[in-house]
Amino acid sequence: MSSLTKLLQEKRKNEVGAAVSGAAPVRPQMDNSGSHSTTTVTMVDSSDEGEPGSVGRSLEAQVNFSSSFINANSAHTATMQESTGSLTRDKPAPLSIESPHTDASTATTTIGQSSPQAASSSGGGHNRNVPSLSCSIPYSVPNSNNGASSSNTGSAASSVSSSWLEHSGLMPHNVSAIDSNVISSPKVDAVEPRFVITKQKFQKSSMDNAANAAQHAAPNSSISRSGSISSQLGNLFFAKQQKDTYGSTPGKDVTGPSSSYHGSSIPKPVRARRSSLYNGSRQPSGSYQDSFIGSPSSLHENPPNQFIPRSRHSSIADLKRFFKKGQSAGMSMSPNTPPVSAGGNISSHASNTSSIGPSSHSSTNGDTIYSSAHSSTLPYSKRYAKTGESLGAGAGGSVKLVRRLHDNKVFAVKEFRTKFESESKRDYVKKITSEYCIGTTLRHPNIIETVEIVYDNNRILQVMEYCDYDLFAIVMSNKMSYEEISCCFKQILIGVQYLHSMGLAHRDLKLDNCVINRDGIVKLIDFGAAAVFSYPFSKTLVESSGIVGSDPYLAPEVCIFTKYDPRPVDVWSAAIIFACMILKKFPWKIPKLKDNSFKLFCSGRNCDSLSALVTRTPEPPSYDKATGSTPTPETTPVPAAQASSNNPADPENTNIGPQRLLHSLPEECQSLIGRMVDLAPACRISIDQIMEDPWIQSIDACCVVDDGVTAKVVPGKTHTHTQVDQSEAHIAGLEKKKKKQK
Ligand SMILES: Nc1ncnc2c1ncn2[C@@H]1O[C@H](COP(=O)(O)OP(=O)(O)OP(=O)(O)O)[C@@H](O)[C@H]1O
Repeated sequence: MSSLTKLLQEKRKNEVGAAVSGAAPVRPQMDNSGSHSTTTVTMVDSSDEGEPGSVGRSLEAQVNFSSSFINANSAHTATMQESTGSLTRDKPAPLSIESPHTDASTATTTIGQSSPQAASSSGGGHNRNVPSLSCSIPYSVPNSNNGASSSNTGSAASSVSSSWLEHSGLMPHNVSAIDSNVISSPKVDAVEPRFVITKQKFQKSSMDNAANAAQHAAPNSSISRSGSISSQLGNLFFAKQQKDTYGSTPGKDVTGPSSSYHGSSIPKPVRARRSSLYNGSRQPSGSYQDSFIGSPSSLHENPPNQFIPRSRHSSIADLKRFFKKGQSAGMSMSPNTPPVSAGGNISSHASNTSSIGPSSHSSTNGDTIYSSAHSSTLPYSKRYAKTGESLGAGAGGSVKLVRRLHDNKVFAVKEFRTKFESESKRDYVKKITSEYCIGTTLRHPNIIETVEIVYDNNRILQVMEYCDYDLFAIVMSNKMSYEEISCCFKQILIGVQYLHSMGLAHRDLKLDNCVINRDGIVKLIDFGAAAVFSYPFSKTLVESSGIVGSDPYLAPEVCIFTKYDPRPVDVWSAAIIFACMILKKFPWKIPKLKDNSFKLFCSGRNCDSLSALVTRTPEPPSYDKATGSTPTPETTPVPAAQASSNNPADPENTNIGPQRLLHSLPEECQSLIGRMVDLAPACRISIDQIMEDPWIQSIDACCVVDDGVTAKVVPGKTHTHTQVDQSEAHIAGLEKKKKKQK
């Protein structure tokens, strides 16, 4: 047992006092004041103790987060084991992952053909104040060749060819089986007019940006379509185009390679590849990193489907030049922020950047690449002081605390990691560019704000607003009330809804990637794995590819298919976050059948094949109308052929099927969470539908009200937010403490 676990146990002993009861479902209970409630917690998979693949056991052994949770809840385990009796008795017949088709080659085609257009899942009215670019794209059936992913026509066969479908009857060897080499880029038959860059278009774009900049006083006012991430990527591209196509700015470096992009061409979508940096120990092959206290590290691949200009000169210097071009073209990188002022660093350096490169003085002395505020002429090192405190580190870099000298305000600074030797320069630049674009584009109270991006001493630094706590640390404190959990969950969902409305999916939602400030406002961080799924004015879904994310939060389709719609993936991960907050443990280690907990969750559905479950498509709308009910995993009928299954549904048995997870959650949220963890992504509830759910609407969440001039926090009335000591408020602090105690 880790010392951290011991510590938490001790803490818990002090705090909890009486042991919580056994297998009964968790119910929120009002305390005396009537304003706060406590939540009792039940083990989901206590019956797995001792079984291979058991989440409880494996997490106990390998994941500190869960081991503490499991230990903290061990009393329930015993109770539950007794009350449920023999574990083997409840065990269903093994679930296979057979292809619905006996021949793999035909399976590919048939699945594509037989997957009807995912119809109504994202429909419905959207009375939201953010424009929805994506709501009209129905959730897609992975690898289907349907209209939703028409741009990918022709790619489905190759997508599936190396998937588990070939291994009829076998477990999905997802890591090795999904050979990213066969993933084909979306086929582009003709250049859409929106990609054709004319001088007029560019000038209009510049003017639009200037107009947007002028309106920056209302950062959270309605977000125009041109403010979408994709549009911003386009702006960057425009900026680059401008430079390359129309000649260099006078006085600027002209040594860069001449453009390979011409007005009529579009940047070729970068072929999805598993970045070498994440290949090794971070593969989701079941191995957890003992050394990492947090949730398993992300498996970031470069967002494969972003139309980021392919860098032909991929060094840091060139990246910088790339950024500078955008600025030198007089374009703000963000629609709601002003271009760096004339007195700002960019301009001041722009005048003497005849040699831009890591070795040049001007480029290594705190250049501001982007700033959301009026920039100072002083270099970064003269404006910020290091505090030495580390907040966390991961695949993308390390995050530290700094203090702004002129007002003593504290910020979090992410220093992007340097390029790994094994990593191609292109991959590296792509990753940084992606985070940069996203960081400078998104504006929402539930998304971390990027204050500036600086190039300093050959490092790229992202200065962000600082939030006092990681949600992970707060959950670890074991002090969260049910209302507080619900508030955090709703805020996460609002953040996700905003992202999706911008045509962007996060793809690495987890507790560690949610931070929370002292006012109880939750913010999503770490866009290193984010992917664009929709471009402005396009109803074409851009599928994502690659195993990206963190094992316990991964949606099953990510481990199964080479291409998938990233929106339902975010929805799934958000549900796992909620389950973790309630249960204080992961429901399973990884969503693969080799994980017994996940296997039991997939069982009891009148179906013997995971492939049939995952490729299920929504019932025709008339079904819902006729029954007047909302389909849930339990109520969704299975094909007649599956009626005589070895895994019959048994709603009474809380050890198998969706109820395995759901019965441990408060009753009011079971239906929604069930729809969020629908095994079939095409049937999974969309974020817009989630926001219309009565339970979600009833949650009293803290929020920020922005009248265009000032932003005011409106706290929830039913709860307060847990605050923990700063020494254990962040992942780095927890790690440090753990090491000290060893
Ligand atoms: N703005 C912030 N305020 C407070 N803490 C932060 C902030 N940004 C990051 N952190 C802390 O730093 C940690 C690492 O940040 P981030 O996830 O961006 O890095 P990463 O290298 O991409 O990590 P990962 O491997 O999980 O993807 C976070 O888990 C969080 O603890």
